[in-house]
Amino acid sequence: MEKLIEKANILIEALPYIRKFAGKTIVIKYGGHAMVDEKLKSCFAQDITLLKFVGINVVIVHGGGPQIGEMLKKLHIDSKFVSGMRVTDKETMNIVEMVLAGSVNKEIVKLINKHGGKAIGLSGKDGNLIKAKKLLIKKNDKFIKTPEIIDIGHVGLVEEVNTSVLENITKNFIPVIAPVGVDENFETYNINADLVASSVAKFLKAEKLILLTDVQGVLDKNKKLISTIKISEIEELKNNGTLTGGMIPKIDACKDAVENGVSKAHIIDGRITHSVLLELFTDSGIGTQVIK
Ligand SMILES: Nc1ncnc2c1ncn2[C@@H]1O[C@H](COP(=O)(O)OP(=O)(O)O)[C@@H](O)[C@H]1O
Ligand SMILES: CC(=O)N[C@@H](CCC(=O)OP(=O)(O)O)C(=O)O
Repeated sequence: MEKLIEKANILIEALPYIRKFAGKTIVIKYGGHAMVDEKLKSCFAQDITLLKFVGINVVIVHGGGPQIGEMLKKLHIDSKFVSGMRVTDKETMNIVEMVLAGSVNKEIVKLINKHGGKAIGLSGKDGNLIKAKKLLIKKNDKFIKTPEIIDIGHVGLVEEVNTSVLENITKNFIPVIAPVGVDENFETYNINADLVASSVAKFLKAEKLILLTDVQGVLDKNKKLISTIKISEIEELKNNGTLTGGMIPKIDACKDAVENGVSKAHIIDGRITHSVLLELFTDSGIGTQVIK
């Protein structure tokens, strides 16, 4: 009997959080590196289904960097990154779209459906969901007066998110979004999934943005977890080399969301079983929170 009461107590502990988040929108980015283990994937799908059943409007944006990398390797196509973004020529764009909007998207949809959720897979092309614009990176070289512009191909930024599509879908379904967008000329763009997630959160005026990745959160130079980052501290963390590679678009995504009406953004460890529930339904949460 005691064990049963303990179970009831655990359920009741979640009550304040369920009350707080029911009816609110939470955008969760499921990173490619957090998608490697079958058990973890299944737990993630269970967490998402549970959130939906307790009345939270949950929206998933997924990545798939490692999965794209694997496919490009099989096809003997070289891939390189500039500022955490994959250089994407036309041929690479085709593969990126095939992997993201095809296999990766459908696998997440299948897993959620298997656990009783009702997921619908979309790319930014469906219902004109993501309007993109081409990304041009400025090369910061202090010896060059006019900054050089680097063109990395079909890499985009989000200009606009068609929220009405998502608002309709979330009434009954869980949208699962692949980070591919189109511009006004219907050119296709590969967009970093963290940036898509933050734009979706910002346009939907979401309560929270949660980014799942393969590290504890943001680590300092001694590899210790930084549990809270204020947006005013981000520039320094970039300049002193604490944040590098894939963490740069991630932190930029959090900053953009928090500056534009999302109350908190979190970078959490997707390698922990039920990490989403632990973040949402416990006092301390896990990982790094980014706040204003
Ligand atoms: N300060 C930092 N703290 C934690 N991770 C960092 C930091 N700076 C760079 N990284 C790197 O960022 C990676 C996460 O970004 P990324 O590989 O793009 O993940 P995902 O596929 O989940 O989006 C980590 O695995 C780590 O190698
Ligand atoms: C422009 C750019 O870099 N796009 C990413 C899109 C996938 C992604 O962001 O996946 P993760 O979240 O798993 O890293 C890429 O091609 O890898």
